[in-house]
Amino acid sequence: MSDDQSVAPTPPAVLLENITKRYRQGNGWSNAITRISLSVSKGTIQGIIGFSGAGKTTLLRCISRLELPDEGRVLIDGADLAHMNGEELRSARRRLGVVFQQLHLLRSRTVAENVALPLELAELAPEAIHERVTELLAWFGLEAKADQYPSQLSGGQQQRVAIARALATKPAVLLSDEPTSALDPETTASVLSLLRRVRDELGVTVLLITHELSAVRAICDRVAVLDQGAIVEEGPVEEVLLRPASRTTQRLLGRSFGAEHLAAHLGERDLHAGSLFLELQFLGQSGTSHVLSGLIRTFDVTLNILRADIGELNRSAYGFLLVELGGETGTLEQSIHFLEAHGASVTRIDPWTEAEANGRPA
Ligand SMILES: Nc1ncnc2c1ncn2[C@@H]1O[C@H](COP(=O)(O)OP(=O)(O)OP(=O)(O)O)[C@@H](O)[C@H]1O
Repeated sequence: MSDDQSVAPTPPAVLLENITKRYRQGNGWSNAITRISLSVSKGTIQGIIGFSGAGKTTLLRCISRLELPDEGRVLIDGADLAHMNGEELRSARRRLGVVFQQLHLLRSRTVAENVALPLELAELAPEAIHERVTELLAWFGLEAKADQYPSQLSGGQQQRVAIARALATKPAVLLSDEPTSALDPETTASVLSLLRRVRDELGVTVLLITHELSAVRAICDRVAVLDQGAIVEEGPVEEVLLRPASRTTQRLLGRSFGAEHLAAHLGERDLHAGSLFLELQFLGQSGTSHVLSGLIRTFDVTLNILRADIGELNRSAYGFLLVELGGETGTLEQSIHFLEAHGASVTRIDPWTEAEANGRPA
């Protein structure tokens, strides 16, 4: 076999090419989404995040072909559903499992019967349906609930049934709309880890549509930030959340601590002439609190933490802090070196001039 034999590239699991969708508004038209392009590789957990009204639902409806975009193409696993009809469309649609925010579980059907529904619609033989439903209920830990009705289940269990049903036809892609919005923190964590298992163990590509940053941070590999119907930022979660380039992402992160906000936050307080305001970000091994306690042990500085967000980012330790550091200019300079040497990414914020500059004090 020759070395230069080229292998045909596998198509992305989801490819959105310049999608625009307009709705009638009054006498005119208004764009709900505008020229959205996104390529999601197989096996990725892709987050799509945005505030209310950003266009998330419209995008979901276009991807799942509940709506046809006015412009652009949607390819699922290489197939363009827009030009398909009848059996061809039904069969292509089975490549995409969708869990809507409202779940749409049928109240008059048991858990097992709900999970069986897509298989009945696909006209599988009763034995094959029984076998697949049994397999799914076992995988999702729902065996004991097989004969119960949705109303007898908790929110987290209902979410699991909806995901199991969406995966009944073995789709390549799972589209999950706000899977955790009505759940308590513990149930949220279990639903998110279930979605991760779906990707890890079943190899399904997951598109997670949400307005909750914590969900993106917990399981997504990449994230697209949607604002006013357009993608304003897209990339690996670590990059986008640690170095947000757009105002929207900064607002989602609750970091509208531009200089302006910081000045408002500090109010009339008598500011130290020798104070520095720093945004610190840590990712990976470095324990944030260890680094900070090391800093005040090593240098003659005062540290005032104005804001802290410490947790996990896609299984890595992560910390974001806004701090006020007080001391002599030379010591502050050394302190920034110390923080950077211990893995912090440091951004200086100047609340007086409203100028933000990266790195050391001027
Ligand atoms: N059927 C429709 N007719 C007219 N306008 C619509 C329709 N659906 C959505 N829109 C408009 O499109 C824009 C995007 O709405 P969309 O529901 O997609 O946002 P969203 O991010 O899902 O918001 P939410 O999180 O509140 O559901 C909004 O301005 C909305 O008013």
